[in-house]
Amino acid sequence: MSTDVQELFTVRELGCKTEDGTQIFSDVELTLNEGDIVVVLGKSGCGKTTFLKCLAHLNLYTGHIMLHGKTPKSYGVPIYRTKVAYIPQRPPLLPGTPRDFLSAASSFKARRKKVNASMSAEGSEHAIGIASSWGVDTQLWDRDWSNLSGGETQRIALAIGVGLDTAEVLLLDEPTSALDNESYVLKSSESLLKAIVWITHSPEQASRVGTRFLQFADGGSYEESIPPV
Ligand SMILES: Nc1ncnc2c1ncn2[C@@H]1O[C@H](COP(=O)(O)OP(=O)(O)OP(=O)(O)O)[C@@H](O)[C@H]1O
Repeated sequence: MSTDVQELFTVRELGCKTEDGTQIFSDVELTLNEGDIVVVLGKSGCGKTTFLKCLAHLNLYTGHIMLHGKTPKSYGVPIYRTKVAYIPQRPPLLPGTPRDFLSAASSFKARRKKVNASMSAEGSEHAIGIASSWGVDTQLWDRDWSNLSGGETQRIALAIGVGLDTAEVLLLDEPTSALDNESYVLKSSESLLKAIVWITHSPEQASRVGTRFLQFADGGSYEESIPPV
């Protein structure tokens, strides 16, 4: 069926197995609309992190994932991953400091978009400014990733995604409750960001931040119409 309005992000018949062939989940369906904050809920081990990694094209899967009606491969997977950005639960095993990463990401974007050095520096300043408005001390940009707390890492990773204005869909894996307030900033920011998929184990956090609720259970998923209590 063809539609005039192109959907932001669609997931159809998504399935994923472990390396030994055990099915983790199958037939997962999701359509993201602009403004959605979809909270993903379910028991430990049901496949929530794996689901987010599939969405970011970091895991093998069966089925279809489309951003604006196009597959990840048609964007080129590295570019797709800047548009559908996964923010992990634990600090990433990245070498160096957040500032090194920001410089690399910013010059990658500059080359791709053919923007000049001063616009690229503006993006970096924007990221540092956003993080600072979330209480991240500017000194932390020069500390190794491995020496940052989980919350600091997540705020900095988010600020890079929003500041460089590349992410359209953010995939947050169990952000600390300290990030609740940032979700409102993200919703109201004038960035490219259009939707968030957010894993949490906390019903309270889910109710505070979510606009939709996707429950994983029994190897599949279903959408709840009301927040968990
Ligand atoms: N690389 C892997 N190899 C084998 N099994 C894996 C791998 N990654 C995940 N699994 C298994 O897949 C299942 C889903 O894991 P996943 O981390 O997605 O669950 P989760 O719902 O996010 O769990 P939690 O809430 O505890 O973080 C688990 O049984 C896990 O042991």
